[in-house]
Amino acid sequence: MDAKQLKQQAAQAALEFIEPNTIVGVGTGSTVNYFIDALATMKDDIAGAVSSSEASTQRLQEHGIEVIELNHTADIPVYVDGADEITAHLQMIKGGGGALTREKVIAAVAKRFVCIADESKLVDVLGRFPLPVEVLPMARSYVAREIVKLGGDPVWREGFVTDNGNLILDIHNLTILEPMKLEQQLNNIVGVVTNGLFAQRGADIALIASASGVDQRHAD
Ligand SMILES: O=C[C@H](O)[C@H](O)[C@H](O)COP(=O)(O)O
Repeated sequence: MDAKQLKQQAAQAALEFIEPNTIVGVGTGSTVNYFIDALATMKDDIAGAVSSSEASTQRLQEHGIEVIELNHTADIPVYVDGADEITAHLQMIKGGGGALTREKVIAAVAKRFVCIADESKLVDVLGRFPLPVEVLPMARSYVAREIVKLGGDPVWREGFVTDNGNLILDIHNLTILEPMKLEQQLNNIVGVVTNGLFAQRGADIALIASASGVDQRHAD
C-alpha cells in the first residue's frame, strides 16, 4: 500500500469522530485534502467548517461545504489535521505547509484534536523534520540569531509567505527532548508569531494508518 492510500485510510477513519450538525475544524496538507474529500460525502450532516488555510478553504468550498469564520463560533467539537511528526505522547511538529499559526489557533478552540497520519510520521523524538517558526518579516534576522542561541540551525524558507503575510524559518538539526520547554522558549522570542511544536496542546486522538489498518491512539 502506498503513502497516498495510507493517508486516505487515516482521513476516512476520522469521519467517525464528526458529530452531526456541528462545525468541523479542518487542518491543512495532503492528508487533510483526503479528509476534506471524505467530509464532502457527509456535508449535509454538518453545520460547516472552520478552515486553517486559504488552500483548505478553497477545497472545502469546491465541495460545497460552507466555511465559517472562527470569530463567528466558539464551538468546534472536533479539529482534524495532519502532522509532519508525531510521538507516542501525541506531541507533534506541524507547519511543513506553512499553516501552523491558524492550525494552532483552531486547535486551541477545538474540544478534541484528531490527528490523521500515515505511519511514516511516527517518531520517538521530535526534530528530524525541520521545525517551522512563523516570524514577522522585519524580525527575521533577529529571530534567527536568537534561535541559534537555543541550539538550532534556522533556514529561511525563501520565497514563501504565509496566509498571514509572514515568513517561515525552518529549524534544522534539533533533537527535541523537552518539547514543551522549547515551544515556550520559541514563543518568548519577540517577533515570533508561533512555532510548529504542538506539545502543550497535542492531539487527543491519533489515527495512524499502516498496511495492517488504522491504529487508534489516545493521549496519555
Ligand atoms: O502546515 C501544514 C500542516 O501542519 C500539515 O498538517 C503538515 O505539514 C502535514 O502535512 P501532510 O499531510 O501533507 O504531510
